[in-house]
Amino acid sequence: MVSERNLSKNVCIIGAGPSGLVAARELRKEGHNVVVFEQNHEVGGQWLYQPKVEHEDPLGSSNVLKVHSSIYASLRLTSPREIMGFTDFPFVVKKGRDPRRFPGHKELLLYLQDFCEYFGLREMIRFNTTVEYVGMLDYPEFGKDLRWIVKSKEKEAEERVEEVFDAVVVATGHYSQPRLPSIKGMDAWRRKQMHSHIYRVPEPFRNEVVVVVGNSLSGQDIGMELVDVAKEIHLSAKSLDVSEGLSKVISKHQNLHLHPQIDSLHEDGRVLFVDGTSIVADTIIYCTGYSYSFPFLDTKGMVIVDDDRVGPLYEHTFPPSLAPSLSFVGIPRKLIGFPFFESQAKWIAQLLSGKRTLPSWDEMMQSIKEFYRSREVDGIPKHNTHDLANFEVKLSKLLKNQ
Ligand SMILES: Cc1cc2nc3c(=O)[nH]c(=O)nc-3n(C[C@H](O)[C@H](O)[C@H](O)COP(=O)(O)OP(=O)(O)OC[C@H]3O[C@@H](n4cnc5c(N)ncnc54)[C@H](O)[C@@H]3O)c2cc1C
Repeated sequence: MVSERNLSKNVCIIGAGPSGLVAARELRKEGHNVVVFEQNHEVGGQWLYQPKVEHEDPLGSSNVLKVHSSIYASLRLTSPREIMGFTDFPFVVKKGRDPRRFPGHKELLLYLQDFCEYFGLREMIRFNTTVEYVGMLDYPEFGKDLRWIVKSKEKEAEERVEEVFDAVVVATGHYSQPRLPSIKGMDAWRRKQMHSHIYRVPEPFRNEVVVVVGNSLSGQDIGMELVDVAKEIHLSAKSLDVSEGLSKVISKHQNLHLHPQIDSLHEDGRVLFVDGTSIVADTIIYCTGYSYSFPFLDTKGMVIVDDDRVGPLYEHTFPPSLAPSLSFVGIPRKLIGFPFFESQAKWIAQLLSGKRTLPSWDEMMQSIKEFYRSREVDGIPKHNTHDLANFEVKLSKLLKNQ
């Protein structure tokens, strides 16, 4: 018989954003001892708006980011509040707060803070503490439980603290490390270039000629709000076949222009597009997305990031060779997030307590290979491996069947 003691694990969760918070709640509910490390002074992750970015590396090329959040001041949720909240803690309208169905970003931060207070999660969180290293205590040996060394540093402390945990849950998000295109002349271009990671408000671009690269949600949002302050906005998109909404906005504003991709940048400030047209710009804002990055994680090559594919990961959650003691919450992109994070958290908690079991290593690897193959057949590039829009997520089915 397995003793009570064995069922409860010492678990380190990295990150107190939506994924880390729900993981903390589920793991504690299951009887585990949990410590959450959060580099910021407050919970919320991306939703903790950080207005001060002036000392940031504008292209975010360095691996060391000071600002985690990429949220800009005007951002409103793209999904309605009814489908955003955790399953047992709905994101309802509260008196005196933003009542909109697609509220502003601050409302989601308040919701996460309410969640935290309601379930008493703060006592588990070590704020202002960055995890700098996670590595295996012993290389995985058959029949031996894997444990993890976690090295962290509190902001004001001089020394790093080293601790050992039975399991590590990585919940560090993936909208902070800018992904940049490679454009001829980019290094030599002397005017302002920045990634949308540090875009906050339109005012600094008053009377400028701005090129916005990328036609994603942020590219469109930023382009549209610059219309009222910038002299000209040139939106450069992979395809000129844009949404009806954007076409309407372009036709209404004489200073908003649509272009194909950039061919090259020139020292005199010229931006040449692939159709041969060019303009002279003051600033280029790259709204070109983000890369997965786990600078603290040393798995001896058992989990790697290859062209934005984090893997191998069974159901985007467990690396088969290190499961269940290492797991990831929140890796999938473009799906209704919070309830999915919650299912992942429940699954991890129950696997660690031995209530559930995983398939064999061979079966998990087989499932991962089949998933990769099906994506290839559908023509989805490797860097979109974790984009689960329109893809049937099997996790809830998996949980029900076990
Ligand atoms: C512009 C923008 C708009 C978005 N709009 C929506 C939307 O409308 N709807 C939606 O569902 N999602 C949206 N998202 C996605 C958003 O990222 C998720 O909603 C959610 O925040 C992901 O939660 P998470 O906890 O996985 O990651 P995050 O929210 O990124 O939280 C990760 C946490 O980990 C901490 N951390 C990171 N590294 C370390 C470390 N080494 N040590 C200690 N702590 C660390 C960070 O400080 C942070 O608090 C948007 C994202 C962006 C950038």
